[in-house]
Amino acid sequence: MENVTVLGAGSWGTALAIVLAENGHHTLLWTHREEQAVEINEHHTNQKYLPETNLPNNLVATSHLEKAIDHSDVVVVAVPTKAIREVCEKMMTFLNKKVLFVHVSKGIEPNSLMRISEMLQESLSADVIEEIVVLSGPSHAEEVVLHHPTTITAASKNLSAAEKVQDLFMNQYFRVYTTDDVVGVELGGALKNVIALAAGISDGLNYGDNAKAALITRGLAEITRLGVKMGGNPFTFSGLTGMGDLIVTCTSVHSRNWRAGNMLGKGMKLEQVLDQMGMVVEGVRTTKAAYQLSQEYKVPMPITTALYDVLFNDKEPKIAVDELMIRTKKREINDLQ
Ligand SMILES: NC(=O)C1=CN([C@@H]2O[C@H](COP(=O)(O)OP(=O)(O)OC[C@H]3O[C@@H](n4cnc5c(N)ncnc54)[C@H](OP(=O)(O)O)[C@@H]3O)[C@@H](O)[C@H]2O)C=CC1
Ligand SMILES: O=C(CO)COP(=O)(O)O
Repeated sequence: MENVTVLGAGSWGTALAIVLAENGHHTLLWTHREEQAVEINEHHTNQKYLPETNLPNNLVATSHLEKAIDHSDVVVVAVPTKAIREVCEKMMTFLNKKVLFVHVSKGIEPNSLMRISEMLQESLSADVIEEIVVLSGPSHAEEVVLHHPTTITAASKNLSAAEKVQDLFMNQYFRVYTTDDVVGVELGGALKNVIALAAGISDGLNYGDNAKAALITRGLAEITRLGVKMGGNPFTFSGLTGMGDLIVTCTSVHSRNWRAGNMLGKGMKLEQVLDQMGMVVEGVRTTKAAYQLSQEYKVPMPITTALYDVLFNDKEPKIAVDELMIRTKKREINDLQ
């Protein structure tokens, strides 16, 4: 059994820490809030993020980052994309060993246009990175903690690092595949949140199932177009971390991105929606990044562009949909290439 550290005690960090603890690993969960560490250690609950769940007794929490990192050579980074650099900067003040970093965040940084593994490489020194592995796929925390069957993919340029992560997490209800397509996996995981926001808007407008199927399918087309141009393997986008995660995020009531979109479609303003969510809605910042990437790579991404206008240029969702429908005529398959 291994020592493993998980950084970030939100829904996903806590659910993954539960998987690891249930697999018998000595798991230490770091939260930046002392009162949350006390709650987890004394009451074995995380009321804010997984209110219905009893945490295993062998799952220990700390609010002391240095102690958390000392505990282990395997560190799972499970904070939202916007917090990654801050947490890395804190770690760099004391890190003096090589660590296998597993990241599970689904975002792209606006302006720098970096994927998470690139952000980790930039904000951590090469001396402290043994390897970076991405763990991504259709996996809502709320279902993982119920032991509902879940499949996910560990991606690393170094397949033996991905296999190590596969062994750490895999169990009867949590099945882990491996791949070396880091670019495809990171892009699929981040960009599906953009389409899920759009699917939520469509449902908020009561546009029904035809419209949602169209958004999922044409959304996958534009994700794949950009992803392949950026170096991802085309097959990755029809796998778990592409189509799989796109389906779950566009259709599940657990999805924060879908729920946020749904409120926007019903007429709420973005700030109100984000206040009400109280949890990270990665797709908002990623829409900005995806729009910038579509310009930089000269890849048409009509759904992303429409959503960008709704979120950042105050366009009415209904008008954005009307404009998507009356674009110039296209051939379906040619347009996928
Ligand atoms: N939830 C899910 O089912 C899944 C989520 N993911 C991805 O995992 C990542 C994390 O998401 P999730 O756990 O759901 O998010 P949540 O909103 O549930 O939790 C975020 C956690 O990060 C903490 N946090 C925020 N900022 C900082 C900071 N600067 N320093 C330290 N901790 C911080 C929050 O603390 P505080 O409570 O103080 O705000 C909270 O504990 C996202 O990228 C998401 O896309 C991936 C797969 C599934
Ligand atoms: O990535 C996820 C499921 O695979 C979680 O999606 P949300 O952030 O929309 O809840």
